[in-house]
Amino acid sequence: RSRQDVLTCTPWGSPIVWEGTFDPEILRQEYGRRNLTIGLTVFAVGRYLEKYLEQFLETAEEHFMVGWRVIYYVFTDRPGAVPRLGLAPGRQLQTRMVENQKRWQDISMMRMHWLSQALDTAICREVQYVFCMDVDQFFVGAFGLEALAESVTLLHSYFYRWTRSYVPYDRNPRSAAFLGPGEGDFYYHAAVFGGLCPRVKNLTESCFQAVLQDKRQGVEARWQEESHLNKYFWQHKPAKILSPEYCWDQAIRRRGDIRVARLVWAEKQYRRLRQAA
Ligand SMILES: CC(=O)N[C@H]1[C@@H](OP(=O)(O)OP(=O)(O)OC[C@H]2O[C@@H](n3ccc(=O)[nH]c3=O)[C@H](O)[C@@H]2O)O[C@H](CO)[C@H](O)[C@@H]1O
Ligand SMILES: [Mn+2]
Repeated sequence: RSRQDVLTCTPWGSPIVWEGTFDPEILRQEYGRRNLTIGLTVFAVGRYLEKYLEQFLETAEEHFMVGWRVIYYVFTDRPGAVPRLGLAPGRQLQTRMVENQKRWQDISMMRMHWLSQALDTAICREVQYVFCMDVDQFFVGAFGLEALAESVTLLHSYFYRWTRSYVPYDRNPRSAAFLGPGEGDFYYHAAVFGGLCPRVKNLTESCFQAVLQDKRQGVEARWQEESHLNKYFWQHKPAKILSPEYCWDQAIRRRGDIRVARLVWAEKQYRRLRQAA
C-alpha cells in the first residue's frame, strides 16, 4: 500500500510514515515475537502540569501503543501533583523529580540534559524504544508500532510544505545550531522524537552539549533545543520520519494529505502558563 500524493521516502532511503503506507496487522505479527517495552517521556513543570498532563496521559492510554507494554516517565517539579490514572495491564507510570527553571526557554532546553541523564541509567535498562514528547498535546488517533525505528523524528505541521530556504533554521553563525544555505533536509518539530534508547541518549546528549556551547558564547538558538535537533538530524540522518499526522495543529485548515490526525496540539496559553522570559 502506498501514497502517490506525498513524499514517502527520504533521499537517503528512510521511510516517511503516512496513513496508507503501513499495515498495522503485519506490524503486530512482526513485533509479536519480540519482548517489547516502549518508553514515553514527558515533562510537566510548573503550571504545565495542571493544564496539560492529565489529558495527555489519558489519551495516551487510548491511543499510544495500545496492547503493548509501556512505561510513562513523567518529569516534574511536583511529583505529588501527578494525576493517578488507572492504567491498562502492562503499562506503568514513573515520576522523576526535576527543578523548575526561571525561564521557559531553559525548561525546554534542559529537557535534553535531564533526558540524557535518565536514559543513561534506568530508562535504557527498562525499555528498548523511547519516545520523548511535549505535554501540550493529546492523542486522537492510533500512534502505534509503525512509528518505531532506530531514530525517529517528525515533520513540523507548519513547515512540511515549505521550500527549505524559508524554514526557521537557526541562521546565526555563532550558534552551534547554525545551518547555512543549502543545509538541512526538512524542518523537524521537537515535540516528538524517539528511537532506540542508545540513539536517543546520543541525540539528547549532543543537543545539550550544543546548548552549553551556545551559553558560553552568550547566544541562544532561534527555537532553542528544536534548532539543535534540526542540526543534529541534518548531521545524523533519522531512520524514520513521522508525517504531520503525528503532531497536527487543528487550527490549520483541512488538508487533503492529512487523512488522519493521531496527536494534536493543545491550546497554547503562553502568557498564563510560562515563566517570564
Ligand atoms: C510553534 C512554536 O512556538 N514552537 C516552539 C515552541 O514550542 P512550544 O510552544 O510547543 O513549547 P512549549 O511551551 O510546549 O514547551 C516545550 C515543553 O517543555 C515543557 N515545559 C515548558 C515550559 C514550562 O513552563 N513547563 C514545561 O513543562 C512542556 O513539556 C512543554 O510541552 O517553543 C519550543 C521551545 O524550545 C520550540 O522552540 C518550538 O519550536
Ligand atoms: Mn509544545
